[in-house]
Amino acid sequence: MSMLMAAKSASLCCSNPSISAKTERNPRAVRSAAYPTVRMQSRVHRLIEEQGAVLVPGVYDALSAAIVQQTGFSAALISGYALSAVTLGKPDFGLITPPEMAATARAVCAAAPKIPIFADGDTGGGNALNVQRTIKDLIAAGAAGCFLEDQAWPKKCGHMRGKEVIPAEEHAAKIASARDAIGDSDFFLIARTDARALSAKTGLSDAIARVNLYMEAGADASFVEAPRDDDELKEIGKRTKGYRVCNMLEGGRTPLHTPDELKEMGFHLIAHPLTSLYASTRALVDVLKILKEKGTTKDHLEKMITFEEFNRLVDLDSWYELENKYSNLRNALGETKS
Ligand SMILES: C[C@@](O)(CC(=O)O)C(=O)O
Ligand SMILES: [Mg+2]
Repeated sequence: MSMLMAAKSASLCCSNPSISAKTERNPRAVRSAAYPTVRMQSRVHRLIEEQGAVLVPGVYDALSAAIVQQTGFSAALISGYALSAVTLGKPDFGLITPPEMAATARAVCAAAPKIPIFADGDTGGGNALNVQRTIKDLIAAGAAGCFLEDQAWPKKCGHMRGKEVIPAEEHAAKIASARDAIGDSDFFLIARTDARALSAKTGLSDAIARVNLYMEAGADASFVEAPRDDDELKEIGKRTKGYRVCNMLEGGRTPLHTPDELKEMGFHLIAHPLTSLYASTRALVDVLKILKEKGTTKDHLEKMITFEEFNRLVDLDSWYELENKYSNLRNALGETKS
């Protein structure tokens, strides 16, 4: 039985009347039978409702996440591109695995506990079954949501050439499977398509049709990767369902805009996945060049954070307080013993 036929028969035996009505109207719908009609509002839903458009910088480890939180952002995303760069020193070419992303999510969520953290789920690690493990691992790590994209494995960064996508129905089934894995958890599911890149002529309309199908399958938001100009951004804002993600990747295919401009075009989550990575890499390249050339940094200290600033960033004082607390306790216990 084809995926589409299976989806049709699943919709026919669906016990929820409002879901059945919807799927009968749209025979391509592949919404899972376990997908409730009224879903719990997640942290991310509430944030979007409060702010209209949420600016979401990329992070790649605990320190970058702590800096994003301390700077006052209200959400962050763990970029797969950046994780591949900092973990392996390699490009975003499908080299990072879901367990590596989940382990990073655990460290990032612990370092920035006050803000919701999105993880880059890439393709979900395989088929609809692999997706369930990936989603459950991210939820257990404390992530507030993730992207799941329809690229064929091994995937590439959405702004690189040479991408391929899996059939739309197959990805829709993966989205339905992710929704089942989420259950009642506070987790926001973003369905991404990379289909825009596949055809100059029909790429945009194919991408729009794909994300609309993924929304029917149970995603909370859609993400058309790498639109090429403002007309395409506006078209996506008008013709796609639900909340929308816009990816502001410096040097990528999409023109850069402010959150207000993108809100006006219909977007709700404004990702800046590589700003932190590119900025820290720029800083490293520049200061290490100086150190190599001059053998010292003594005339270039302004290129670095100071010892005091850094210690404040990692809250060194609180560690001295803890150290004191337990050494005082140890001393007090020693005194009562003698
Ligand atoms: C957002 C992204 O997936 C990059 C991309 O493919 O556009 C990331 O990994 O940061
Ligand atoms: Mg990615």
